[in-house]
Amino acid sequence: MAASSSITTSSTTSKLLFTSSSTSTAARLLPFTTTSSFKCRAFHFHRHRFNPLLHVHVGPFKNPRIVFTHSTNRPPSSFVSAALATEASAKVIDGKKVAKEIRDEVAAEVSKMKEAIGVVPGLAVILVGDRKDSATYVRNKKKACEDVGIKSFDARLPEDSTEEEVIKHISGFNNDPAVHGILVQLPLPSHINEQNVLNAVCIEKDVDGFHPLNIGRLAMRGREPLFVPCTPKGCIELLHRYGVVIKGKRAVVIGRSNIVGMPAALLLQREDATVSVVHSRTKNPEEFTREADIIISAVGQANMVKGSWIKPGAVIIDVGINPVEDSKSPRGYRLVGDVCYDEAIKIASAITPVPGGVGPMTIAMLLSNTLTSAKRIHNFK
Ligand SMILES: Nc1nc(=O)c2c([nH]1)NC[C@@H]1CN(c3ccc(C(=O)N[C@@H](CCC(=O)O)C(=O)O)cc3)C=[N+]21
Repeated sequence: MAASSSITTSSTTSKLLFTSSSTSTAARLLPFTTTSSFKCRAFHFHRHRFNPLLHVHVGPFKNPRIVFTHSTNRPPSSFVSAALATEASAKVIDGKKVAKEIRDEVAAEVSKMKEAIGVVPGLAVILVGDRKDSATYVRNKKKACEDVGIKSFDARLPEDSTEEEVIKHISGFNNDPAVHGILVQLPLPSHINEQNVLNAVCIEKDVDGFHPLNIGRLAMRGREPLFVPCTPKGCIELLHRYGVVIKGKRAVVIGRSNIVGMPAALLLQREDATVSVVHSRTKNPEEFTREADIIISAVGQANMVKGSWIKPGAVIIDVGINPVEDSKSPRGYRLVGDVCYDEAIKIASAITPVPGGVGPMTIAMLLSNTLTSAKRIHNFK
């Protein structure tokens, strides 16, 4: 059967080398929410249309088990043959495909709104400096907006801009009725105080969900954030759409960044998981990770999580996007996750690939948050 239930301990006491700043990998984060009422408002359209045929059950099984929950009790035949043919292989969670579905749903809602009340949602992106990776992300976001009919606004400021100049642009967008979402591309140049800048975004337009008031509400029971950070929201959305049960499960989040790890842990807890957060000062992180039914890794260390860290049948969401040298690739590098994919796929019951996993979901969630914002501001249901 798939996972050998004996887990080797060996070679994997590697040190955790987390980067605590929000650079590189941390680089992919945006918000979504989990409490049922928020979720309903933001995403009711997907939840209705998506009818997962199978539930990947995680939990106390020795071996991964996939249980079909289709009403006829018959699994879709293509899936069944795939499952039989590749016993030792986890289901690949296709973030690219799900992100496309979400973008299509957003596009349909955007055109409905335009037709009904003549309002087009608008997203403003502020980019300070000329980091190549940031410029790429901003370009991709702009393109994604255009594809779904969201109007995009750009402010590109020079590397040596002052904090005041950045905040002046934010105020302009705060006061612009055509703008419903404001995203400040992170990381900012080091001379600029990130806190002051993020605090300046009005919370009604904080589609990244990074404003302390939105994070504070996310952390409190019975409160609802206006927006949930996009990357963690994308992780939870993938679990939902693949029918992964979260309630009552043990979840481990690896990494505690403000943009991914911390909000991901809060979201899992709101979904009734029992959550541990493993970080750079955790002793024996693999011991915690090995207990987890669900692992979300957001560290930025290529292949850090080995097969021996993984409980057979666990579901793995890999947020890391790490470049590693590869002379065979035209770019000279390729992207890998935090999790050693080749090992994990033999042990987990489901896993997100890198690329094509969480990354595309981040952008889809940003578009969805922007639509939600425009609807809320214009009281459009
Ligand atoms: N305020 C703010 N919000 C952000 O959401 C934010 C940010 N700052 N700073 C930078 C990071 C980075 N980020 C990514 C989004 C999508 C992919 C993505 O789609 N990646 C593709 C790979 C693309 C490739 O091949 O290069 C994938 O994983 O399949 C990656 C990274 C959002 N970020």
